[in-house]
Amino acid sequence: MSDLDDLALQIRSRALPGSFSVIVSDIDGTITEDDRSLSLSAAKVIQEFSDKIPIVLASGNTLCFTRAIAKALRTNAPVIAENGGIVLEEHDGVPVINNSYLPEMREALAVLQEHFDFFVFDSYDRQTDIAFSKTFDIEKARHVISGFSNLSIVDAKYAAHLVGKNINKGTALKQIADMYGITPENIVVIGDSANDIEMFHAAGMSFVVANAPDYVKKEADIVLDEKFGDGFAQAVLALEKAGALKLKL
Ligand SMILES: O=C(O)COP(=O)(O)O
Ligand SMILES: [Mg+2]
Repeated sequence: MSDLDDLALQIRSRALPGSFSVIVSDIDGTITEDDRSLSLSAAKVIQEFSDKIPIVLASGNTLCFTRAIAKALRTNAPVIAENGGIVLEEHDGVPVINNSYLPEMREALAVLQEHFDFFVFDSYDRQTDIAFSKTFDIEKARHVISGFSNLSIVDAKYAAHLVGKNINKGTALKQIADMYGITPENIVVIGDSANDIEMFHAAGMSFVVANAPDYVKKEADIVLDEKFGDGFAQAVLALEKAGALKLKL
């Protein structure tokens, strides 16, 4: 039996036929390679499936980056950016932006800057979350800003992010479910890092690519054999094989 057949069997034992009508995928580490270049195997699968099922990209990246990737891949579906702080339902629509914690985040950032040396990424472009280089001990940083009870630091592998309470890819996934008039149980997700854990828990089924750290693997339903974009492609092809996707004719 091929790996794909084996995975399809695992999926079939957990999900009824046609269970999932939306796929939500992380970008970095899931549809990109280790060097952050776009995975050709993931891109091929997205182009093959995007007419048949919405593929929503959910990223810690900025809205313009996430939207550009979605546009270039022709997903023609909503996007989640800045770890759930921004949801864009239609490509040319108005984004829903939750920036309620930004003033506190700026204060916390100033405290971090007093203690550590790091770069702030895309500061001209970010609207709801603050991303910075992982050039210092994140555990120490968490301790330094522990007085900010509404904020936390999440390690998204390629960057660390200051994020607000209850703003994450999981809460954004619920917005996406409402938009489609489905429940989060009808959504299947694929990811690689700690900033994907809330969406793993919110979705009907979750896959983690093989390059993820063990503490992230533990939080997903199914750990893929393949890494990066090959893992993403493996998940989508096995879901199709298992009959678990509700595909448009
Ligand atoms: O912005 C990051 O640090 C990681 O982005 P991702 O959520 O697409 O993996
Ligand atoms: Mg990622």
